[in-house]
Amino acid sequence: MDESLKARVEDCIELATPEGARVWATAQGAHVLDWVPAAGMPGQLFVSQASAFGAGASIRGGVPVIFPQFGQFGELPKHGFARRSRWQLADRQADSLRYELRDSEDSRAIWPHAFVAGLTVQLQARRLQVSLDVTNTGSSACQFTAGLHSYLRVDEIADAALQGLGGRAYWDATADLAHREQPAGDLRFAGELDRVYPQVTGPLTVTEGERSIEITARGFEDVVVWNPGPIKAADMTDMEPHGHRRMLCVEAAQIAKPVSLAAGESWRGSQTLKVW
Ligand SMILES: O=P(O)(O)OC[C@H]1O[C@@H](O)[C@H](O)[C@@H](O)[C@@H]1O
Repeated sequence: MDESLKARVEDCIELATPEGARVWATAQGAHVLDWVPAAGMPGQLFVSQASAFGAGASIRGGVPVIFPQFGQFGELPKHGFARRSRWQLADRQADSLRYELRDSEDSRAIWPHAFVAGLTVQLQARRLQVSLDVTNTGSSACQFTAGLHSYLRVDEIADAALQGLGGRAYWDATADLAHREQPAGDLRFAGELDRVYPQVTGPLTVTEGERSIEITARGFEDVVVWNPGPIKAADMTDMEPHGHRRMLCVEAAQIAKPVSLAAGESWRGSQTLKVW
């Protein structure tokens, strides 16, 4: 991870494996900041140089945790409150860590439910798994949508392709969620793209030249693919100049069918990134 960015993150934790895989995370948002799959490889996640990192900030890059509302699918602030909240470090091992977030007066003021959420990071050689679990600790049912909003680093978005979504139905978030179908073949990027693909099974792969990264999800049924394109990116105060060219969000999400938890029930979803 870029040293100048690391220096701006107050409580940056680094995990490392003997093979030289490394991951960095912070309790602000239970946020994974960057991931190096093996010694000598570059970081695989994008973090904007213009991002804020302090208390209350939503970090522009890495893996924002989206809970208990994805985007504007509901009345809560966009993408919920988890990404702006300070989580507690609950466990730390050589190759894994876990943050937890519990309901508070502030959270209950906008989402009246008791919960414990956990964000677990597991690092292996060439593989990173990020998992979100939620337990309803209250006495009545709750419903939520959620996601792991991963910003994958690319060198040039115009050279990147996403495989695995050809022929699938999607909701176009740049056109009032119009229902459309993607043609067969790879997805390529030229300008703004913002899509929800409901019910995706099977792995996705982002390729760019010789590089490829495989993305699989468990528990999360939907996938969101997002790049703001040059015009929206220029309007984002926390996006570095031309930052949209260096990122592609492939997000594991649960949107189309919100999760319903009876009192005491739990749910878990994970996203795994893998390189060769
Ligand atoms: O700027 P934010 O709140 O981090 O959201 C970023 C993007 O997140 C994506 O998940 C959404 O599909 C986009 O519509 C949204 O613009």
